[in-house]
Amino acid sequence: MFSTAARALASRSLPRAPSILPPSRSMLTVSRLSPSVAELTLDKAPANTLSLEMALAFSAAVSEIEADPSVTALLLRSSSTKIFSAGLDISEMSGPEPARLADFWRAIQGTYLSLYSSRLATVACIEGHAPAGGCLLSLMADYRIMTGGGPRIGLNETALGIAAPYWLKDMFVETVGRRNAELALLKGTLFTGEEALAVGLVDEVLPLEEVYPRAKEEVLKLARIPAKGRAETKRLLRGAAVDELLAGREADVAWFTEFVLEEGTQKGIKAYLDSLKKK
Ligand SMILES: CCCCC/C=C\C/C=C\CC/C=C/CC(=O)SCCNC(=O)CCNC(=O)[C@H](O)C(C)(C)COP(=O)(O)OP(=O)(O)OC[C@H]1O[C@@H](n2cnc3c(N)ncnc32)[C@H](O)[C@@H]1OP(=O)(O)O
Repeated sequence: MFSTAARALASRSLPRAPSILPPSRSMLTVSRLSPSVAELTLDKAPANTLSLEMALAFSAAVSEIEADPSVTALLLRSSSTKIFSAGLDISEMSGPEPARLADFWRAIQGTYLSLYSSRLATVACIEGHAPAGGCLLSLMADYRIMTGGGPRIGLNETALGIAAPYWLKDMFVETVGRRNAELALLKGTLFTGEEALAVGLVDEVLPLEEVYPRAKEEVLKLARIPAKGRAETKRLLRGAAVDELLAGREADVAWFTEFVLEEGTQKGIKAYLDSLKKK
């Protein structure tokens, strides 16, 4: 955890409108791999998309796991071996009610603030596709293990006619380096596991049947690293990025909502949603 003050600030900014449903836990499961290691499984068929409720449930689950002092590490995975997460739920952005759209973006920011700033050692087990917001979820982890061959990972926003928010772009740049990031972001590249490994977007690539066993092995190993030193090191590495979003959270909400509500953007979103449904 970064600091009590930063956490309090983060939670104060979370949506409080009465229209927001309480986080549903049916989209996620939390279990224990060992007394000190939790496993968080995304379980929202068909594509683990991040709707408002899913994003709130995700942050709430991470916060709950963090609140247990006996837990030192977390494995993030999907119940589907085909799709880790297909990213933001595009239907949230199609013909949206403006207040819900703003709450949706605050909740997406909240997923980032909860996991990227986590005191826990975190491993993402990426067995299936992880485009855009799916890549975001995996980038927040400390270590990524992905299936080779079929699934794709990356930030494809540009190819969809949109841009990744600055805090997601920054996390990507931090991970793959400036030049690799420019090349990939400007084209909206989705990488195979092998390509992702070559640019440093993932740390290991394995055949599907080996990904989860290896991810478990790694998270159990990371759980043994002294917790205090690791948490402070993460704060030193990531604190400034997290603080920047905390300070500019509402400006980021305004950027997102204005962009999404524009007529041209709405036409693009509807066409993309229809193309996904017609597949
Ligand atoms: C132009 C749209 C952008 C809108 C944003 C606008 C402005 C925002 C400004 C800044 C924010 C920038 C941040 C954006 C981050 C994002 O995450 S945007 C979302 C990007 N995600 C994608 O492009 C992935 C789309 N999905 C796929 O490519 C494929 O589904 C897949 C992951 C490769 C898996 O393929 P597969 O064949 O196995 O499955 P299906 O395609 O049949 O999907 C199953 C089912 O799920 C529905 N679905 C898939 N993805 C989404 C999604 N992101 N949102 C909503 N619904 C999704 C799909 O329609 C199928 O539904 P069904 O037909 O009813 O079964």
